[in-house]
Amino acid sequence: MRGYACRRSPRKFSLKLFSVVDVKMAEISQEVLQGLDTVAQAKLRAAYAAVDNHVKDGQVVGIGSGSTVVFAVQRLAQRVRDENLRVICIPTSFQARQLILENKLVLGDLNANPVLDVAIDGADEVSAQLDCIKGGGGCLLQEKIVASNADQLIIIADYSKIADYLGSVWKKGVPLEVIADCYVPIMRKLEKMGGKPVLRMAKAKAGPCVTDNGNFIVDCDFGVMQEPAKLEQQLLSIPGLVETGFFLQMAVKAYFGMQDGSVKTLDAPARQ
Ligand SMILES: O=C[C@H](O)[C@H](O)[C@H](O)COP(=O)(O)O
Repeated sequence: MRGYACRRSPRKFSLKLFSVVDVKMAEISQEVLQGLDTVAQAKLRAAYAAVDNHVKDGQVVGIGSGSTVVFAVQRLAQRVRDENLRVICIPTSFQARQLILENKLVLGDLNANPVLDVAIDGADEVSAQLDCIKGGGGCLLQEKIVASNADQLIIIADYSKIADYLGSVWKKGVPLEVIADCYVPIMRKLEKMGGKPVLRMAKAKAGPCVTDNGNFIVDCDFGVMQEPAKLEQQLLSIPGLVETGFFLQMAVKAYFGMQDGSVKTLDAPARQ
């Protein structure tokens, strides 16, 4: 077994690590929550809290991808209307671009707006160290580029994403964006590293899932990972492997919507 992996049973995540955020629940009307199941309501509450606490007038804001971000854009659009906020939105995917346009927000791009005040994005798994796995929706490359140009990356997620170590609750493997022409040799290398790679297939199209950048996604299970940084370095040294779904030491804060309707936050530990 490689040094980065640990297949012991994962410990439960300690909620003592969290500090409770007082979300003004009165502002979330029953009309908005109507028809949403418990998980979707948790996503919505986390998204609303993050937008309320981190977006200010005049900012350039990175818009992540996935189902939780839909609620963040909804809240941002509401605040732009109600408070006349001037905000430029930088998308992390085609989905994000559509959300920005559909909600009549101002669409920017990284070349016109290279410095972002904040990026708000979802995650597939968040560890106690605030390291994340992302890319369950195939959008990891642009998400990482946008996040790396933001002063702050804020993660929004429901309670099911919380884990002590990466790989404890997200069992689909680490999403890896790869050049289509060499996915087979890359998968062979991943197997030699001790991983279990699977080429992600499209759902409503024959053949593999093709990313917004024209690449393939390989999901690679490495078990529970105690040292993801070491593993990521090895992965990035494989030619043709464009980017990993590890977002390590990037986020400064995560908002988690909980089952009981509360929102809890996790701050990043002190980093060197
Ligand atoms: O590729 C997708 C992104 O990384 C998403 O942010 C991530 O999969 C979380 O998505 P959701 O908010 O739908 O759980």
